[in-house]
Amino acid sequence: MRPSTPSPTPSSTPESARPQLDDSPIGPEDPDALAAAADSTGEPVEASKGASRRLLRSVLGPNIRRLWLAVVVVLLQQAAALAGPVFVTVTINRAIPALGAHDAVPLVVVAVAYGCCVIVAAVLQNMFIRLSVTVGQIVVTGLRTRLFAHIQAQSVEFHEDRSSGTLASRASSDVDAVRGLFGSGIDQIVTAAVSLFYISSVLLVLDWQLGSAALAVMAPVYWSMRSFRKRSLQVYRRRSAAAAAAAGDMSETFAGIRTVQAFSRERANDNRFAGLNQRHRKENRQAAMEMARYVTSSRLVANIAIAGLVLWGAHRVASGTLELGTYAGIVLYLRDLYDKPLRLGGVLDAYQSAAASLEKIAVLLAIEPTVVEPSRPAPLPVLPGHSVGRRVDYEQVTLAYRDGREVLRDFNLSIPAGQTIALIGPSGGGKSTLAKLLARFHDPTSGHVLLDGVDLRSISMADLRGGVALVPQESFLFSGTVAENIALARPDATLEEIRRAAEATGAHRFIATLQDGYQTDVGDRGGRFSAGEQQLIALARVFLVNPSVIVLDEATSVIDIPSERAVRNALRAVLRERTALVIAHRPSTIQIADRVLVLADGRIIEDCTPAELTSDLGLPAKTRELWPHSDS
Ligand SMILES: Nc1ncnc2c1ncn2[C@@H]1O[C@H](COP(=O)(O)OP(=O)(O)OP(=O)(O)O)[C@@H](O)[C@H]1O
Repeated sequence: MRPSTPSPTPSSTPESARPQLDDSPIGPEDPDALAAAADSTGEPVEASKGASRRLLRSVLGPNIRRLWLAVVVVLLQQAAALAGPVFVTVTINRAIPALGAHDAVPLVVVAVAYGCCVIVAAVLQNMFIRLSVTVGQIVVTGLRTRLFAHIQAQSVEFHEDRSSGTLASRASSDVDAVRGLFGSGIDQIVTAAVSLFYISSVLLVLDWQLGSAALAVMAPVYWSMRSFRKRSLQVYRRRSAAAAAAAGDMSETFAGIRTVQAFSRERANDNRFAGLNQRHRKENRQAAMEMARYVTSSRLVANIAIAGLVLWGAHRVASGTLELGTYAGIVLYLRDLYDKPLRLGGVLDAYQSAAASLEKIAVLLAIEPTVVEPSRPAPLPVLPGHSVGRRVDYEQVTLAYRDGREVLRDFNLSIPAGQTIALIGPSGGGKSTLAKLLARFHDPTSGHVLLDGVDLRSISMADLRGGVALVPQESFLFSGTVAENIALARPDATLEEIRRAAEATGAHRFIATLQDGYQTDVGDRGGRFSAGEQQLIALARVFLVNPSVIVLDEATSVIDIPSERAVRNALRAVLRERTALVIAHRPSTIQIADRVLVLADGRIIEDCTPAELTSDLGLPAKTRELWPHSDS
């Protein structure tokens, strides 16, 4: 099954929600706004060069031998390919005079040697291209796989702070930029470096005076290339950030298309996106300008140098201090000497772009998950007899999110095994926070959450996910069939087991009416089902896992009243003997609970039975005021 992008909710994508509400296009003179958009992953854009290099080295890993082989191949290939002017020199200086003396052997030797060099160069070039493309593919696949696994392994906190669009952009356009480098860039960088070395050596051997002068001209060309690299890296960083911002904005808009249309945000969104696009265009133009400046200035220097050297060489030939053939060879080499590094400018484009992207990937990969698997997991106590529920304790729990505000402070709560608790209270009181702590989506800043006396941080993730199941308010259906979605956590479940789970939660009723039953494709994010039907499938999913503790985070709020009543009995069956924390917004939902807790400002202000709550008797007026919803 393929996961699809979740709909953003204000709490889950706070960063990405911001541009949606901001009508003003980000203008070209608004670098801070861009930086904010670029930093929608929350990371600084610059990483140490070392981190990018280390990342590249580790992705190349076992393929380093292939890389060395490619270097050897390109060394030989360049030796063969660059031999041409030497043959011209030998032909003019030796073979032609020998032919004048009726000796054709030197010319034949030169012709055969040249032919061999051409063939060897072609074969080696083919080999080099294949090797570099293979290495490139390995790097790209390795990076993408690593990014996917890394982002997926991050804690919920990480995802709450970042837009899914920007994360997707890292794994797609940034990895593609790295691929661009390996596609053609590496080939040209290596050949340019190798040919530079060869030509310089041969020039010095042919004539040290002209050779040294030619090399001296390389200094300003090199300096111009260095300053281009420095300037363009900044531009490429900004360009990549602008691309990510535009991609993130587009993905978020489409993910929230219903809200966009319901609130007529199309025009405002068009303006905002046009601003982001404009910014991207501007950065692209800036990159092209840098490139143009570099190419024209360095070509000018090189061409003036070539003209001077050609004139000087001609003067020496005329004065008899340089052989004509040597002069011809040097002139031919001169063009290549400057041409290759100048062409490197074009490759630097790909190189800089890849370097900027690699930096961003390295920064993302350096983030450690905040919720980590214990190094030495503690086993959960074996459950006695047929019992399934486990005791839950919140002990002196304090939790502050990243903004530092404490949502819970020294919070204590004991839930005996098998008890169902309904948690109610005003918005922002901390109900979902308690649920997230129990599912270990977050760890407490201090204090402990215990399952049968064992701190959640000491329990292996496999035991924890098998023991505690959370059904969020909006359940997510992945592309695939209904059966596959129910069996999400137990792909080995038989169809009979899947059916029993659906029957237990009341999902079977509507699944049975579908033409393809359990084999029905759920469509994009389960879009062909109502929110309530999606939620019933999600409940069946949990039933199949058979956890000891179930957390329903307003999971029944989207189920319509008649079907909620219908599933209430089923829910009772699902929750029976299990420990359950049910966040409820409807009085009808709390009927299934043994105990009701009213939570406000991170504190329990009422601990009573459902009967006490609904009877209006015995409860302080304050509690009744805090109970905002009603079925009637
Ligand atoms: N990821 C987060 N980062 C920062 N603050 C958060 C985060 N999640 C929740 N909060 C804040 O913590 C407080 C408690 O939020 P929580 O979602 O637990 O409340 P709730 O009782 O479940 O509210 P509701 O009934 O509206 O869902 C709120 O003030 C909220 O803004």
